[in-house]
Amino acid sequence: MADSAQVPTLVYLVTGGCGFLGEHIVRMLLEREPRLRELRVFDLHLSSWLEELKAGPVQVTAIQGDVTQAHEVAAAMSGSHVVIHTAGLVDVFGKASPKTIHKVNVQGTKNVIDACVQTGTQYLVYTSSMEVVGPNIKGHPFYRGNEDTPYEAVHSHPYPCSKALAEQLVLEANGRKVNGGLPLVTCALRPTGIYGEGHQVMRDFYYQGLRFGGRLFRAVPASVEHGRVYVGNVAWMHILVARELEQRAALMGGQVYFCYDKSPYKSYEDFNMEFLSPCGLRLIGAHPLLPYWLLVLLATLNALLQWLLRPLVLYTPLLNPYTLAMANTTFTVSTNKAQRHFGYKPLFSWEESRTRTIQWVQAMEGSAW
Ligand SMILES: NC(=O)C1=CN([C@@H]2O[C@H](COP(=O)(O)OP(=O)(O)OC[C@H]3O[C@@H](n4cnc5c(N)ncnc54)[C@H](O)[C@@H]3O)[C@@H](O)[C@H]2O)C=CC1
Ligand SMILES: CC(C)[C@@H](O)CC[C@@H](C)[C@H]1CC[C@H]2[C@@H]3[C@H](O)CC4=CC(=O)CC[C@]4(C)[C@H]3CC[C@]12C
Repeated sequence: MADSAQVPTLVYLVTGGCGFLGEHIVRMLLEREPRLRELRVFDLHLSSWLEELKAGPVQVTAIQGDVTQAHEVAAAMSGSHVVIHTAGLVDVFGKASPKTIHKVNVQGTKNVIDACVQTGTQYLVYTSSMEVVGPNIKGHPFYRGNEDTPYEAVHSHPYPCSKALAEQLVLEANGRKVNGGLPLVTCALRPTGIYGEGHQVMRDFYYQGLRFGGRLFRAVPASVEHGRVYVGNVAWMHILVARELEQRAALMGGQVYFCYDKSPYKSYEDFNMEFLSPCGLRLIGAHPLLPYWLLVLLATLNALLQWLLRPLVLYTPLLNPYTLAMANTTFTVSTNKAQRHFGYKPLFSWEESRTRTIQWVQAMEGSAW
């Protein structure tokens, strides 16, 4: 990309731009990328809030499309300088079939790579996931690990399998010649559990608590730490990578970076209470109220119910064998690779991230369920 100071010349494409993370990336690009001439927002489901963004100086082009359709991706990609690929099926609750998860997350990513090669788009930033690493099916903890920490990444669930395959495709594509003869420069970012305004799982916890009279019941020991990262800082890291990939292609090309900030290490449930307690909910129990074997039985019954009810209704509770295993396995990262490679520092402090998330939950109070 021409280092044209602050002259708006660049065209960015964001796939999944109407999603939880995608919306934050789209809005932050418009606020913080002065070189942006056009922002293309590609999504299967376009959101109404896009219309309000069209009033600004940057051309915002909403494109309804499907990443599993190569021709739609190529058409959206044509003429863009950078693609930030966040579109995906984020499903560990059994909402989509394994085949569909693979088709969207793996084939969709292949279509994005092929479109870069076909149209000459030179820079690809992929939203991968901590799940590419773990927790693995053996329940091995990953304690304050980094991008170089040895860990047996063994997956059986369709979602982590798809993210690992897609990330591999992206990293292997680094250096491929795109139309015009220049090399494709790729990079993969691995967020840990993202939280913040618009997080559907947090919304589900909140409404579950309301249904139980303001109470949530502990299922995970407080000692099990899960790394979390604020959505605004994840968005900021994507924007920084997209900006620095050209100048630092030799260093950053083909690399993976965990997304991190100063959010505290806590159990998944205790961390959620940082935002739900100020909104009137209580987490009952200093320890899990039920023995682990009983939780496993309940999770298994939920999975059986989901299977039995599937012809009639989609039953997708928070508790299933995979989510229980995930929540009960420590996974935290401690790294500064992003800072060393491209000067990343969190844009939002923990206090700001917490306040913004609490305000979002509070705004849900009284809103339609
Ligand atoms: N939510 C989290 O805690 C984490 C998410 N990630 C990754 O971040 C990315 C974004 O995740 P979220 O924003 O949480 O999910 P989301 O479900 O809110 O957003 C995904 C977006 O992709 C779109 N999409 C789905 N299938 C599509 C298709 N076939 N064609 C075009 N668009 C399609 C959806 O309509 C949605 O707008 C995903 O790749 C996910 O794997 C990584 C780590 C943690
Ligand atoms: C019901 C209880 C056992 C409760 O504690 C279950 C929590 C469970 C829903 C979450 C625990 C860990 C979460 C996952 C983790 O943050 C890593 C993820 C990375 C992604 O790329 C997508 C989301 C997720 C799989 C995330 C999903 C929700 C949990 C399983």
